[in-house]
Amino acid sequence: MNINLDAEQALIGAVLMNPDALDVVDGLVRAEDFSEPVHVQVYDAFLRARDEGRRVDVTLMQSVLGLDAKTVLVKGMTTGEYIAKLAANATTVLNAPDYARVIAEAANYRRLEQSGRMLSDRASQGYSGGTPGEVASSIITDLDAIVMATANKGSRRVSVGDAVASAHSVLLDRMEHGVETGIGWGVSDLDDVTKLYPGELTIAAARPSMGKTTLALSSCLAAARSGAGVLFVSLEMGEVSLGQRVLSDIAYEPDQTPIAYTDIRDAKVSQADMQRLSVALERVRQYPLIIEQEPGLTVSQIAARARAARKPLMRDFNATLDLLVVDHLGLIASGDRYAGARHLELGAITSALKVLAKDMQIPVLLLCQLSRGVESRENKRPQLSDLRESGRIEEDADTVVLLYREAYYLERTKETEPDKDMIRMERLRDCRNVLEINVAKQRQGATRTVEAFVHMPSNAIRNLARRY
Ligand SMILES: Nc1ncnc2c1ncn2[C@@H]1O[C@H](COP(=O)(O)OP(=O)(O)OP(=O)(O)O)[C@@H](O)[C@H]1O
Repeated sequence: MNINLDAEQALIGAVLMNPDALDVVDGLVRAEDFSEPVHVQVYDAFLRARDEGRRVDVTLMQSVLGLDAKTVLVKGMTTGEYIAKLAANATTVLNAPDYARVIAEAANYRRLEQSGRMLSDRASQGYSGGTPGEVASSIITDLDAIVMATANKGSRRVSVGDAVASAHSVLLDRMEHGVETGIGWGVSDLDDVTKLYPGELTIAAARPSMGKTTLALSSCLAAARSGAGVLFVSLEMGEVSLGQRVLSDIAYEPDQTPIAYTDIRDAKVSQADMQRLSVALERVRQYPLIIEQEPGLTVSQIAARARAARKPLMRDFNATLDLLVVDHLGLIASGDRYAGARHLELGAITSALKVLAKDMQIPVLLLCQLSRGVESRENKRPQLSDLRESGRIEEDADTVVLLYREAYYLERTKETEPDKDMIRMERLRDCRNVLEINVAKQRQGATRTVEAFVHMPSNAIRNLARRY
């Protein structure tokens, strides 16, 4: 049986003796990992009390259980007796992480058992259990959630001497083999401030039409051009639309008339431009960039696609998977677990993508559409706080970039007074091709706003300094 009541009692007892134990085991165990329902209830209440700044103690435990000390609670014991037993079994804070790991591991074994039973039940029901594809896909989703929950988990306790020795060996390795610089965005001004680093989750957030897809796709092309293997998961746009944008971007040259992707879509292309597009097509064929286009993928399915993409990248391009891009968070389908509680679901999605980045040691770039609230402000530049209403996006992200195009708003706000409208038109001329990229959060670096050149009709983003 994958149940370890002793470990559960030891951990809860440790928290009762010293509530700091909750912080020590943070991220190692969740309330739902406990097997005993009373423990689930108590541990959940402990966490909520800690987060709300309330006291975590015996009184809280009694009030949660809604029982007086004489009511029989677990295994014939009253609450009072049970609390005394917990205190007797309590482990010290130092041992708490070991017990937390044991509890989480037992929970994951139980989940595996349950998934196996469900697979066997549904498969034996034949078509009434779902098509073979549906049954397989549901089990993949469950198994993936377990992989995510167990990947790279746990803190390591090391002495400062060991930590410095590790840093020194990384330094020696980098002096010999060069620095791991991460994947660039294709805009060197932005690369100077931040890149897409292996093991990290980067969020690019903006209101619609600001250029999220443009930046992401343009960056994927730049990365693939330099030989990095890329998977672009599009939950929104079909492969033909994406292909039109790619062609337009690759064919973009500052000294030539741009070929808008809408013109490619509408077949409004001259013979000379057809030539340019053929050249672009030949070039892009060599790029190790795979586009996965399917609406309604869950985060587990995205993770499974990322793992599966490694094979064709190696086979067809001799490349590894070096970057995963997901367009966009709001379109990632909900799993069953948090049905109806979207903010919890969004939190689960961003933390799962963060775990995926760590587990596969690749950068993950997630696009995120901000809500209308941004537009109710005088200054419509997005801020980090605009992310807060959507789960734990901000906490999970290692880096957040916020995109803003002033031109988008200027194009839509004609002034009634001629003088004012003149000023608006002048300002629009100056900023028509400017994309502001605000690196608003970066765990390991500076925050700053950079400006990039953007030609929205061609999906092209380049350095502004060169003044295309
Ligand atoms: N020919 C054009 N002229 C002017 N603007 C254009 C043109 N073609 C596209 N755009 C602008 O580019 C936007 C699309 O850019 P992009 O897809 O990168 O935005 P996004 O931030 O990803 O938005 P969404 O969340 O709506 O997908 C259009 O909504 C439009 O504002």
